[in-house]
Amino acid sequence: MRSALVIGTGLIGTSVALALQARGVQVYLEDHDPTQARTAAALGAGTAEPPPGPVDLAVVAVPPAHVADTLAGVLRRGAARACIDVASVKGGPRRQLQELGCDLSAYLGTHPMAGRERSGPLAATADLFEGRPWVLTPSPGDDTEVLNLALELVALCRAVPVVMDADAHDRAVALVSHTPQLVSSLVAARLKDADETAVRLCGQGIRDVTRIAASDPAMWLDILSANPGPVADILAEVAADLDGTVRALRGLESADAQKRTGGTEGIEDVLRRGNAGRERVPGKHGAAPAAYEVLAVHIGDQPGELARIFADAGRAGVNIEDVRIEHATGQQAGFIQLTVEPGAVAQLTAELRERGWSIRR
Ligand SMILES: NC(=O)c1ccc[n+]([C@@H]2O[C@H](COP(=O)([O-])OP(=O)(O)OC[C@H]3O[C@@H](n4cnc5c(N)ncnc54)[C@H](O)[C@@H]3O)[C@@H](O)[C@H]2O)c1
Ligand SMILES: O=C(O)C(=O)C[C@]1(C(=O)O)C=C[C@@H](O)C=C1
Repeated sequence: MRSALVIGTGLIGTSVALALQARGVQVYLEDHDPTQARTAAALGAGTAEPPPGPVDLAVVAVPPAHVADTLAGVLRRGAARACIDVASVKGGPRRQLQELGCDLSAYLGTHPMAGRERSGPLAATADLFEGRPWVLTPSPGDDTEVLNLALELVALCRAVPVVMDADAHDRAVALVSHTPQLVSSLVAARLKDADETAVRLCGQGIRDVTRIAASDPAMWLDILSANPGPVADILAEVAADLDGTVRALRGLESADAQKRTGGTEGIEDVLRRGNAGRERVPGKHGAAPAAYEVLAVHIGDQPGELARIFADAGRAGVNIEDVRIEHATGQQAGFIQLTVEPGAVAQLTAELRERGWSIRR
């Protein structure tokens, strides 16, 4: 692939453009808000000038409600040899394009399973898609060249291609993305009018559960409007679980020993099913979940601390598999949680202690 046109230079479009540009593809940037395209260009994602002729691949990265119209425009003006979208829902855009009477032979619906709770080009990163699944939803009779260009894009973004039927995709993301977004919002919504004395106690647990509650409501309204049935089906199952959990908790409050036993069993069942579900979440690069260990190191909230600890871990010859920062409430400090192979824990602990780091196990 030599050239690409990215339409919609927000978080996802600019991240794609940065990855392509870094791998030698000439990227043209277009957005209905020219400031967004200029910002993306200033970040090194390509040029905000229009392409001189048809590009190899057009990537439509606009909000779901505008995907079909934008794609129809690209297909009609013959702006590219192949055209994909990256919207979080897949059944709707294809059906809308059919209704618009478009020739879909140059089109393929895709969805990268990577994102952030922030929007716009300034939140974009070239490595956003590395190791993440990127769903492709080809239909029988699709042009192989279009599929190959989409696969090349996925490879250039260092993502992992997953081929799925569009409606099966929409049911799957209802479970793993759309319902979790709503559940996160519902938990965070309890904090809106909560007493300050309670909010002040927020620890890592609620931060983990509510990170995505900071997402853009307009974007999510679009996504959920395009997939309401499958999400409602799963949320109804969650609601039934919630009813059962409330009954179990009421049982635990009861003076009746039998009800308390029933309550204990009910709560234990929820927690154990949660453990079992969590164990199924794939690990790094889509591999089977790995058994890593976490080393929590006390770290000051000041310039250079992260660079220093990563350099010290590097000197110990230890690969950091994942990293998370636990910020202490009301202090200029916190804990950095370094996820490493179990066999590396002893060496990393010794090395870091020798260099003056304080470790919590
Ligand atoms: N945010 C995520 O985590 C995520 C992950 C995967 C896929 N997606 C999908 O990617 C797409 C873009 O999401 P985002 O998070 O980058 O949003 P964003 O708000 O960061 O960016 C969207 C951009 O599209 C532009 N735009 C809107 N309407 C347009 C139009 N008609 N023509 C041209 N430009 C237009 C906006 O000005 C904005 O710059 C959506 O379809 C979304 O479902 C999002
Ligand atoms: O990590 C996040 O912030 C996301 O919300 C990313 C996430 C997801 O649910 O995994 C959100 C919506 C997209 O369609 C794809 C990815």
